[in-house]
Amino acid sequence: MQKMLVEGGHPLQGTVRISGAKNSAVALLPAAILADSTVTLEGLPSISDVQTLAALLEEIGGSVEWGPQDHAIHIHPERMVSMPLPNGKVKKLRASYYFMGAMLGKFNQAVIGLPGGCYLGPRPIDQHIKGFEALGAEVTNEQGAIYLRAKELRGARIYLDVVSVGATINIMLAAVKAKGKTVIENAAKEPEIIDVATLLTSMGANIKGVGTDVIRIEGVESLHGCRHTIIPDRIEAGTYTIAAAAAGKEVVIDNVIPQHLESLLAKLREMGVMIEDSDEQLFIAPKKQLQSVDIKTLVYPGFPTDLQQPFTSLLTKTAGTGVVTDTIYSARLKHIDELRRMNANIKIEGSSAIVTGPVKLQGARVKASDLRAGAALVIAGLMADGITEITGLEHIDRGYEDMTEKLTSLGAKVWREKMTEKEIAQHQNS
Ligand SMILES: CC(=O)N[C@H]1[C@@H](OP(=O)(O)OP(=O)(O)OC[C@H]2O[C@@H](n3ccc(=O)[nH]c3=O)[C@H](O)[C@@H]2O)O[C@H](CO)[C@@H](O)[C@@H]1O
Ligand SMILES: C=C(OP(=O)(O)O)C(=O)O
Repeated sequence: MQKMLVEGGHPLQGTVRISGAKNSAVALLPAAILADSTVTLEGLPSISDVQTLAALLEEIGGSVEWGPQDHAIHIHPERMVSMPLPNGKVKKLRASYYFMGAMLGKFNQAVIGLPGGCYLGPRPIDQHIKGFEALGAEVTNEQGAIYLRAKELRGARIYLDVVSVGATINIMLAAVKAKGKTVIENAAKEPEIIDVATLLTSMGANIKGVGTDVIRIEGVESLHGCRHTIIPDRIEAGTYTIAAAAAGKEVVIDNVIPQHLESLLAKLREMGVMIEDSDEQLFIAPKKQLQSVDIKTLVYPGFPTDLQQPFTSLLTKTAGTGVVTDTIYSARLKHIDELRRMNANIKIEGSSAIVTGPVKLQGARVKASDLRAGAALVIAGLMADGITEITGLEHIDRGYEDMTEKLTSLGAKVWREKMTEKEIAQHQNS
């Protein structure tokens, strides 16, 4: 087990290239199950979530080949079968829930353990199940695994009670080969949903309205293989943009779609960060003293919940009081105690964090409880006096490709070390 060490006070400068989007990749891999010939995905991020999903595709009989170019995978689905995946790897990540929609869509049946992923408070999947049932599946929960069975899937009109990324994609996966027309109302509009629909359309699916809150799908008999290039990761791009505002001189974020980050960029400009954008790049140059702002997370195109934790770290150095409210995951506050350990002045009132600054953060031993808490602590470490030691790197590795290398190339002093037995025990008991 490793820890990350961050020595603060080395300003970031240079260019960082953004990888493919985690939240697209984790849906595109299971979507390949629906094809009857090879699906090639290009631009996949090198993260553990992708490795886990590729291993799950092999568990159900698929064959997976990497390369020859970096970040490309060829998924051969011809020998896949509806193998039960009750536990094991499915618990390592959230997106294993996409095996439900994809396997139901392909085989009319699936047995999948309940998903893992970041613990952000309760993360129910009732809307996914409501969608599968509307399409004609019988869904039962037996000893922690979801059993899905259908004689045949038939298109239906499904209104999502909660705008959900996962449910929207999962219902699309189950519906693309169902008989007749499916309408998903109150659908989520995140760019990753559009990316998944683009892949499915290249496979021969008939999907209209993605990117709006009503998606219409006309079921087709079969789906074929294709080649697809994934979109850049807006959350990784947002994380480095926030890091640049927190600890940068002049940083270029390369391979980004600036329109995907409008809510973040607007807030950073309000704080006094100078940002220029072009087709695929952002240029960030922060002022010496930034002003606090309030943020409220909302579904896309609102401020993303996945950037709330990194943004909270930035607020510790801004002048005034900033209120952070997460309306998607009201309990996504586990980074706060760790930031306090580093001298941050943050109060929690209800589901809001009230951050008063500017304070000089101090390096400390901290624990990443989840993926974006990890990113928040790395950003805090870049701003802090002294060395910050971060444990819980398995969370960071789920979603950030080569974070240590990317930050080092920007001039940060960041490295990994093997943890001692004593440190592992302390980490596990904390
Ligand atoms: C793998 C992946 O893409 N993960 C992202 C996805 O997670 P995920 O797909 O799990 O998030 P959802 O969009 O589904 O969740 C949004 C809200 O709806 C609630 N809800 C969701 C489904 C459901 O059946 N019932 C229900 O009540 C959730 O508790 C949450 O409050 O979107 C989240 C919100 O942008 C992001 O933080 C995650 O990074
Ligand atoms: C919450 C996240 O991931 P997951 O849904 O995969 O747990 C995230 O990417 O911030």
